Amino acid sequence: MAKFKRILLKLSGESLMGEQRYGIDEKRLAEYAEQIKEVHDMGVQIGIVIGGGNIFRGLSGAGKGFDRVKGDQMGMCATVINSLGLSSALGAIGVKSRVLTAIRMEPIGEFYSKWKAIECMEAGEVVIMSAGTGNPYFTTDTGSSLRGIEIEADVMLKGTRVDGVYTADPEKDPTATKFSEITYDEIYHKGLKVMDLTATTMCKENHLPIYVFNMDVYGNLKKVMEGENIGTLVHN
Ligand SMILES: Nc1ncnc2c1ncn2[C@@H]1O[C@H](COP(=O)(O)OP(=O)(O)O)[C@@H](O)[C@H]1O
Ligand SMILES: O=c1ccn([C@@H]2O[C@H](COP(=O)(O)OP(=O)(O)O)[C@@H](O)[C@H]2O)c(=O)[nH]1
Repeated sequence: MAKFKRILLKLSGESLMGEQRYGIDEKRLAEYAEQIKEVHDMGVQIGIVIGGGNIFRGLSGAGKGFDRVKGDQMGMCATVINSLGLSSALGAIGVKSRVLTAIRMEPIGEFYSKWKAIECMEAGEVVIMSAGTGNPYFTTDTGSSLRGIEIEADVMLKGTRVDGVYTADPEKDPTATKFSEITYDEIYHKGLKVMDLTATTMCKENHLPIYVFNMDVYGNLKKVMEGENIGTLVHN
């Protein structure tokens, strides 16, 4: 039995680069698709939000002279590209999926609505909700918390490249230690940067637990669904 019935899985755009410095690494994409198939086969309803940092980030674009709003729109388009890539990789291994977009762009994807997303998940399709929130000045972490709350997910799984929330950024501070669980307030008070605060606050206010884990280790998504504590649970 899977630990959760319906999940919102946030995948990092940046992780999709794999060993590359830009764009999509097909091997990493295929591994993500295989991991998703494993939990889909367990009967879990799956909603996915993917980032776009492997292609474009509005904030770094603004640092190079891009208009911030246009830069963010480029970032949102990047999430659509990644979503189409994942949908294609899922299709290649026999998993039906549907790309919904927060900005109208048929026929690339259908315009997002909560009802459409739930209907598709209940019919057994993996639903990929692209273009973040559809608005500039937000991130896909916030898009994930928003969609997770809307689709009434049991948990938001933040699949990233570290295995949980640490006392400091583990990629920079080797002495950082990992929390097995932590409250939303502690993240705020300790100034921990694993997820942006808008996303964390939305989850807190709407009682959506977050589970941070390393998605780049093959098999980890299934372990989470089997109840193995390999990451950090963020809750009230
Ligand atoms: N306290 C912390 N605990 C864990 N990770 C942290 C922390 N502070 C910063 N990070 C960094 O946050 C990154 C994950 O956040 P983010 O950049 O949003 O990733 P993603 O691209 O997966 O969405 C990790 O790769 C890690 O280096
Ligand atoms: O609701 C949203 C979601 C994303 N973005 C833009 O899309 C980029 C890519 O998303 P993100 O940086 O969250 O991706 P990740 O860190 O997961 O690769 C962001 O930098 C923003 O520029 C946005 O403007 N609004």
